[in-house]
Amino acid sequence: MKYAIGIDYGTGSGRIIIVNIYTGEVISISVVKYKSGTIQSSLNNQPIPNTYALQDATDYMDVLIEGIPSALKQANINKEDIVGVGIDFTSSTVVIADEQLQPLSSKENFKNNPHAYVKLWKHHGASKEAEEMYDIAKGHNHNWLGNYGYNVSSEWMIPKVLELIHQDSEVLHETAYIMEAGDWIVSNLIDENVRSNCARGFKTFWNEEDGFFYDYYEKLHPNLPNVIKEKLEGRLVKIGEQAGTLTPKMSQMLGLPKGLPVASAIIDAHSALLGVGSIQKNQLTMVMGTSTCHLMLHEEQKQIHGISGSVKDAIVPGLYAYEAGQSAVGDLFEHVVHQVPESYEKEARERNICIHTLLEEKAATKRAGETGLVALDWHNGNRSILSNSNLRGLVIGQTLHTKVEDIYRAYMEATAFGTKMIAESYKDWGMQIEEIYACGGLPQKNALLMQIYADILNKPIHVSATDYAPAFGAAILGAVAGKGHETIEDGIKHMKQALLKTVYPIEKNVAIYQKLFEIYKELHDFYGKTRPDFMQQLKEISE
Ligand SMILES: Nc1ncnc2c1ncn2[C@@H]1O[C@H](COP(=O)(O)OP(=O)(O)O)[C@@H](O)[C@H]1O
Ligand SMILES: O=C(CO)[C@@H](O)[C@@H](O)COP(=O)(O)O
Repeated sequence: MKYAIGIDYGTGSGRIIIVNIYTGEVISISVVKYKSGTIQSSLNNQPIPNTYALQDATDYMDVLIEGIPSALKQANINKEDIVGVGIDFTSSTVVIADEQLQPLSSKENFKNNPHAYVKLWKHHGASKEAEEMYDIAKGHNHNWLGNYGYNVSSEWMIPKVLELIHQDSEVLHETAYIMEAGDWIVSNLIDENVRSNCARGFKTFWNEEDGFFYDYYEKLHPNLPNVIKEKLEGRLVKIGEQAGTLTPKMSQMLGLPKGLPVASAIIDAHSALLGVGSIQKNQLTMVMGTSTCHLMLHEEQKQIHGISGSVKDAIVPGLYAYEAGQSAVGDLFEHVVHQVPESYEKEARERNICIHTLLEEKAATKRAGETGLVALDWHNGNRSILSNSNLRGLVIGQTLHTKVEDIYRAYMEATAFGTKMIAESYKDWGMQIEEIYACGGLPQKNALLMQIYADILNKPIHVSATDYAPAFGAAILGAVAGKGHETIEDGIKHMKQALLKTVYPIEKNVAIYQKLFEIYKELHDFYGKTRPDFMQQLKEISE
């Protein structure tokens, strides 16, 4: 029997699975929550801007140190039968490290410095840098901005590097490596500075043909080209390739075979397509968790307004991977969970169910449209199709009878309307959507959510049976890196996970939601295009 390990680093935790590479059977699962979670509002009791979202990279190492021995113990297999390990990570989640790959935040003199910590993918401290980059990119003689959906997101790598250059020269001076967190994990495992084409292509202004866009970087800041050359370069390893092998120190620390092959890191949402097996063009895959990513594959590169980017070979060699997204989905539902009355908490405790399930149950008692609400799901900005992290949420139609579950339902509907906007942009630019898949940690947990998506998108939604689609994708890459399978396609054939169900649209709901979508689009265009300054002003007044 042969096995592979997949390690999925999400926003709140790391998930480790050991998988039979011939059957896709999960032998064991280990989940390790990040001890410091996401550091927001304050760091060690010192206030930090509300736009900051930081993490502590030592938590990522704990996932390996605690999670792998636990998964091996549960699996009770001969570890010599493990052929390889793959890692997927949220992105662009940026680690600041020294020559020994130690995170600067772990050093005594930097432990209270926010710029020494990981800038999580949803960190919006670099919005001014992103705006400046967009203005310069618009005027630059190039055509690559179209490959990024004609936008620059503050969630990407280069705005976060510029923020560091602008804000903290001392941290920058002590920094040897600025890395995607997935690359940082792989580089630690093999003790070499390697960089994956996946995150590099989507989150940094780079493509394999031209390399880094140094002529553009020079216009942004005189120091930026050198910072890129000195701190972001590294041996490129493409998706499907082996990055290297486990060092003796790591194999001893983790209890894994010496010289175990390690795959190049992949972005978490992109890895999910491998775990689900949705790698045909005309398939839209929604990877739904804290955020949602909307991914497609195509043999051509099209410049599609409002998506986050398109990169060749980023998921399946030979195909362009396309990504769009929404920065707050599970996070938005969690936001309501924290606002329920004590009576709801009491009821959930007594029934031993989570608040999400209680809210879903209460929200499901109403028919489509009965709340009388329409919301904008922009509580953490709008990633696609407006790419504006200064935008804010909105609910219209509230009355004195509006309940918290009505708001919960309105947000579920709003995230579906936002997905419809993305799907329409894909279709407007030549990407036909014939099938829709849903995976990630959300779809299996909330039946009402998936029915709302089927009704609003007016398409059947194929729901993956596993909560761990990204981890399965990482395991497939680990199996390929370790020659357990010759190609990614072979790995998918043997290891992809089954579907749980297909959710079909309900005709009467489709008609009601089409009316509500017209209102959503009016609100979207007014607050997102005609007067985005309203929400910008509210943000500035609040700071
Ligand atoms: N039953 C549920 N309904 C709606 N959202 C949920 C439910 N259970 C958990 N969530 C949300 O799912 C998100 C976690 O998604 P998951 O995919 O597990 O993690 P990650 O985003 O770290 O990969 C959290 O934001 C949480 O609020
Ligand atoms: O931005 C990307 C992918 O490009 C994701 O890593 C990011 O949205 C976070 O994903 P999760 O919601 O934590 O799974």
